[in-house]
Amino acid sequence: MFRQQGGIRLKAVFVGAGSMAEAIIAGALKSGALQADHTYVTNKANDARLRQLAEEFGVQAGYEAGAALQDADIIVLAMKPKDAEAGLESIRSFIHEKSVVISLLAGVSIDFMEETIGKPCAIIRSMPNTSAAVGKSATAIALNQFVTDKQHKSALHLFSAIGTAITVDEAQMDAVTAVSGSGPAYFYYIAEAIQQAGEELGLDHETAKELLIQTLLGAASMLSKNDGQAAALRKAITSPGGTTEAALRTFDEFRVKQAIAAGVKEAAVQSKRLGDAYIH
Ligand SMILES: NC(=O)C1=CN([C@@H]2O[C@H](COP(=O)(O)OP(=O)(O)OC[C@H]3O[C@@H](n4cnc5c(N)ncnc54)[C@H](O)[C@@H]3O)[C@@H](O)[C@H]2O)C=CC1
Ligand SMILES: O=C(O)[C@@H]1CCC=N1
Repeated sequence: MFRQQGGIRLKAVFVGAGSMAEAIIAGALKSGALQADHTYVTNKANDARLRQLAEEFGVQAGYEAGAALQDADIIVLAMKPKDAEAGLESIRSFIHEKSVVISLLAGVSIDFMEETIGKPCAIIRSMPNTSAAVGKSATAIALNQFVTDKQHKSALHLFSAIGTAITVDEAQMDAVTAVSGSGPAYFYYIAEAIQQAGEELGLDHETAKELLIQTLLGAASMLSKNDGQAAALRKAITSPGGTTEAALRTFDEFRVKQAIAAGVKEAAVQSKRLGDAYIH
């Protein structure tokens, strides 16, 4: 287990203290994947934010991260991709053969990280999503050649604390980013349209909202229970000549399905474009 590797509790340092770092810290402490007294958080310049995390979670936080980094089994990179180079340079001298760098950074390749660190080092590139804040992220991870089985298991355990976690080849990360990284936003977009239509049809804001949220939760549970059989579930609701058929016919006229698929593919293209900026 993550907590006990050879009887030693793993030490983690989060470099970056934004919403993603907070979601992972919250989930990992709750599940026991990490312990507060073995978790250190640092950021670029917001001392109040560090104090807030220290108070809320009991973690160590500050700008004297050297000793914690030196000692760390896990270094989580949690800054924005534009700050990747500075972040990697700040940890480079503390990395040793037993540490693993876990990156949350969208689009930043393992190659880029290896070259910036400049020495053999275990690196795990991940793509969580914002549902991590409620323990429901769908996270994918990709490993470099130096990651040991133990480190791989530890990373899966860590990300399981904020939802589900799977391992993919790094080549699939653009597709993963398009599907599950950006994915929550697509459902919010559809939710906005339904909310608006409900209100235009005469429902008050609260009523439309409650019906919408429960409908989304129910549909997600049904999809999960029925092994992702979206088409079969849709057909089961669509009576001939009925209301659902009328709605779907209208969606088809607007080519909504094709539009969504094209958008998801464009997200993958953009992920690759952003990644290309992080090639030496
Ligand atoms: N928001 C999302 O949907 C997803 C975000 N991600 C990734 O998670 C990462 C973090 O995102 P957020 O938490 O939303 O960011 P954020 O902007 O809330 O937080 C970034 C943190 O990094 C710190 N920072 C910046 N440069 C630093 C440096 N050189 N050294 C130490 N700390 C530094 C900042 O002070 C701040 O605490 C991003 O790289 C993003 O690509 C990944 C999947 C989904
Ligand atoms: O939109 C973005 O670039 C990031 C990556 C995945 C979710 N948000």
